[in-house]
Amino acid sequence: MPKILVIDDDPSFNMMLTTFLKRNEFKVESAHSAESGIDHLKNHQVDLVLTDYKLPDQDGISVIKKVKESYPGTPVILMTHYADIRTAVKSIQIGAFEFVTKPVNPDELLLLVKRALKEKKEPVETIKTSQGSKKTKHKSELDYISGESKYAKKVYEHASLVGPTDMSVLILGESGTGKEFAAKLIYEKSNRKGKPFIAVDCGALSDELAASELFGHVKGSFTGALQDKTGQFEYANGGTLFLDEVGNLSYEVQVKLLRALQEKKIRKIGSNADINVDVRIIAATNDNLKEKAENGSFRLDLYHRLNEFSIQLYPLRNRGNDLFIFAEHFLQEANDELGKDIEDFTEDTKEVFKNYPWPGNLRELKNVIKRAVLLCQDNKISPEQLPEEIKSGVSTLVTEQTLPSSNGSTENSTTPNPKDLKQLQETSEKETIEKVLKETHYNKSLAAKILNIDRKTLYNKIKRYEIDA
Ligand SMILES: Nc1ncnc2c1ncn2[C@@H]1O[C@H](COP(=O)(O)OP(=O)(O)OP(=O)(O)O)[C@@H](O)[C@H]1O
Repeated sequence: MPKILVIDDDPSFNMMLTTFLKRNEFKVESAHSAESGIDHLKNHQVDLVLTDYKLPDQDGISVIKKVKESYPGTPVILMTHYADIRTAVKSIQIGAFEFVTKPVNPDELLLLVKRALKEKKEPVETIKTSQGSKKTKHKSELDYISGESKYAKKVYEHASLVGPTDMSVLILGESGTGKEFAAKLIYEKSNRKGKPFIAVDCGALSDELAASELFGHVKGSFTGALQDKTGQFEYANGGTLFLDEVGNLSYEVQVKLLRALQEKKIRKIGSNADINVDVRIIAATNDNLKEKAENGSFRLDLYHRLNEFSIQLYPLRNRGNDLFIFAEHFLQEANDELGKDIEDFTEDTKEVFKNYPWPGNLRELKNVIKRAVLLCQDNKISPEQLPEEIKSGVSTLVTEQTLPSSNGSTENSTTPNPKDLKQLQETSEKETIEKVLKETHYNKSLAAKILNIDRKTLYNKIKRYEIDA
């Protein structure tokens, strides 16, 4: 049973929250000041910390700092009455998982707690193909679907060719096109199979934490580095390190990464000793990294070092019939997971699928199908079980292409219409995203947290609204 520490000096709120969480099958400990909370952590293993911002001795920001320095794997959620953007930005910058504003909505908090605990378990995934547990073994048996399009065949062929070499590979593709899956395929085809496969989401690491996460640190190297930390490079020694969203790394970390790749040596923060590492790097990005390297916002030498071989993944909307091969696969996966036995999709559903542009690619398709399987009471999935935006994806296309205006001509869909709720909503969404991006100095991970959407959704929206980010 996961253990949560609640730090809040308001006794009745603390008790109410504790009771609520206990009723939802969590083990809960409570503390009423920052100091007693931190003391508690010294002697008790805790899976998640929920802390108030305004505490009698210190504020929630210093609690987050202390937890992140000493127990970096423990997620912290900040609860605050003071929903000003600076506190939110600060809390996320120093590593809070999320912040919530008081009064807290119990259902929302519960979802957040579950998400934090889930991500805590899976921030970094290690595949062991040796005699692992069933779960570990299953993960190593990559259920990779190739597809039939010429793009899909090329990706599979290239992954199979580059796999057994030790070349660095850069995987390019929109969000959700299967970059991590392709990285695992390369790993499975390599001589390093059976050694660690470590995935690090560089987009989720703050600048301060990235170097320590990748290379480790020694005790005392910065305020609050209370114990030595092993970095992911060392954990991946002998195996493969997958750096997702590599374009997000700061210049300083890029320098260290380049050294690690060229000299096969790393140095923990605060240490003078080199550690020899033998790590194969597979990196991925949905940025235009080449352009970033050419205009100086990503180191050109590092770009070339990462890009010894590149694999381009194509958007689902360009992959023709692959869409249905994946739909079939995700249907079976969802059936297994949810204990259902849905046989197929109706023809109408297939038509909707065909017409929707799938900006979130395979991930979006997988989620849509899982939801539909859950809702479906029949033996075939019909359009009623699909979210509105998927269905309206079709109607938008129809409107753009065929709706006649009052004078009989085909109306230009980009003409603003003050009565078009969808258009108004989109304009306001675009403006909010632009504002938050500006406020966070275009830190997309942070902006996504503040906007309460995941990073991938933010990337999709930036692309869709053509926001300069
Ligand atoms: N070839 C494949 N066969 C089966 N399932 C796949 C394949 N590729 C991707 N998927 C599924 O699609 C989902 C998205 O894949 P993945 O996480 O690899 O995408 P990504 O491009 O790395 O996404 P992001 O850019 O958001 O990091 C995963 O849940 C995975 O299960």
